[in-house]
Amino acid sequence: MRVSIVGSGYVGTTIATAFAELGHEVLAVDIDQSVVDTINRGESPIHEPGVPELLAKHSGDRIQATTEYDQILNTDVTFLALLTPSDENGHINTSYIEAATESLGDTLASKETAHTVIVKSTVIPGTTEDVIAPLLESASGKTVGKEIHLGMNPEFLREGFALEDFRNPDKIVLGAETPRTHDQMEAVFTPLIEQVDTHVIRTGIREAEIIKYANNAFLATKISLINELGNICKEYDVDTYEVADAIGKDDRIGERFLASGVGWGGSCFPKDVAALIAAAREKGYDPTLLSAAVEVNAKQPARMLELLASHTDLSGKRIAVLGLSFKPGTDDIRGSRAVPIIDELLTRGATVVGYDPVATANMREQYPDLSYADSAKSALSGADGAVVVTDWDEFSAIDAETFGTMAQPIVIDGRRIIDRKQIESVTNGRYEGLTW
Ligand SMILES: NC(=O)c1ccc[n+]([C@@H]2O[C@H](COP(=O)([O-])OP(=O)(O)OC[C@H]3O[C@@H](n4cnc5c(N)ncnc54)[C@H](O)[C@@H]3O)[C@@H](O)[C@H]2O)c1
Ligand SMILES: O=c1ccn([C@@H]2O[C@H](COP(=O)(O)OP(=O)(O)O[C@H]3O[C@H](CO)[C@@H](O)[C@H](O)[C@H]3O)[C@@H](O)[C@H]2O)c(=O)[nH]1
Repeated sequence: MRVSIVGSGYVGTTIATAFAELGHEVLAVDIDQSVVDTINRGESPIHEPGVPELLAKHSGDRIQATTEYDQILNTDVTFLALLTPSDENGHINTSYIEAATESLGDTLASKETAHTVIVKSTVIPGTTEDVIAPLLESASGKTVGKEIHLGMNPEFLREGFALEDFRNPDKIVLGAETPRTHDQMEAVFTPLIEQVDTHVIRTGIREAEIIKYANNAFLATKISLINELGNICKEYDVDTYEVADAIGKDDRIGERFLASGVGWGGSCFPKDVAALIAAAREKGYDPTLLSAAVEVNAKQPARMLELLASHTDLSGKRIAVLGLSFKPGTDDIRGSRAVPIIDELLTRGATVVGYDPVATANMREQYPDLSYADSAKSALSGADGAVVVTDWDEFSAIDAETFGTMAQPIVIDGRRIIDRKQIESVTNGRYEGLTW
């Protein structure tokens, strides 16, 4: 099948490589010439395990990238994988997907055969039918339901595991209003469905739109709940991870997403929970629990610095921030918990030295004046305290000798990645876990 994907960011590039691997001819369309050139050179515009190898394999053959929308005319189905960021009030900003939809509609005006358009971006219920459909119709002069088949297929991949998640999905959600559009959408996934055991869920467009938000809201709230329980456990000197291990054995709770600590970030949870809250309020419903989940999450970085401040005054001190990305396996710093941590450290007059295996360049763009170390070892050397913000594996290998090079070996671990016992000889009771 000939598949075009508009938007070659994290989602667009990942699904482009995955669809090519499934045997489809893929056209990646992006307005950013450098993204297009990178893909056409067989290199990856994103940091994502496995994606560079697949681009090297398929680029110039099954994957072509372009800035020219006209080339979409040679494809049968188009995915819209544009960013839908938050505006200042938490609502989604649909301007990028609207601009792309208009360009797509202009292009489809000269298409002689029917075309299927699938919204991949995360959008609030009603966006596909009330915003995208009318734009497509006015720009193309065609009718949705006749010459244009419109569906919504939310994406559930996690950064750092994007290809793995694509290949082993818990579910594939196909939102459409006619069996014919459902069939056309499913046809794109048939080579995958034949390979794996998954749930293919046929539903309506609005249902598909909100399933995505419900999924993320549930997971973010689950983490906030374990963090709240963790804060209580800490007051009783109880290790929340032992508690999580036990409660996770209850199938109704489940073992995943119970890692407590400094909280959730990323390009999705913060903006998606904010968008759902904003949309609900617009409908006159005030979502108490979701607002509380956000509040608990916002407080965890401050709790971490309170723990640090209980061991040392922060003003004028050199503090190592270990981990800058929002989670391991990615260079993405969007919504990273490192950001409020750094802001608060600077407000309290500390000197910050940051280290991350891959995200330093991105953080440097946001904080050009911070000091950045090229290893955890050099970040720790001479530091008066360290906070561990991201659970990169390499942090678990930092030994007592390295922590011993700190001016004051005080370690506050926000991810339970450091082995307390292993570094006890130098920290001498000044290792603290956020929830253990
Ligand atoms: N990042 C994730 O892990 C993830 C997972 C699931 C769902 N989502 C959702 O998928 C959508 C895309 O997210 P992302 O992280 O891939 O975004 P992104 O910001 O990484 O990529 C968006 C791309 O769209 C391009 N673009 C912007 N305007 C364009 C236009 N008019 N025409 C063509 N290209 C244009 C940009 O240059 C960029 O390359 C969002 O709605 C997001 O919420 C993201
Ligand atoms: O037990 C846990 C699990 C995660 N996190 C944090 O939660 C955030 C999000 O982690 P994760 O879900 O692994 O990463 P994302 O790539 O943001 O993926 C989420 O957001 C995507 C975009 O919508 C969805 O597609 C995925 O299904 C959803 O997991 C990160 O800051 C993690 O550190 C925890 O604190 N504890």
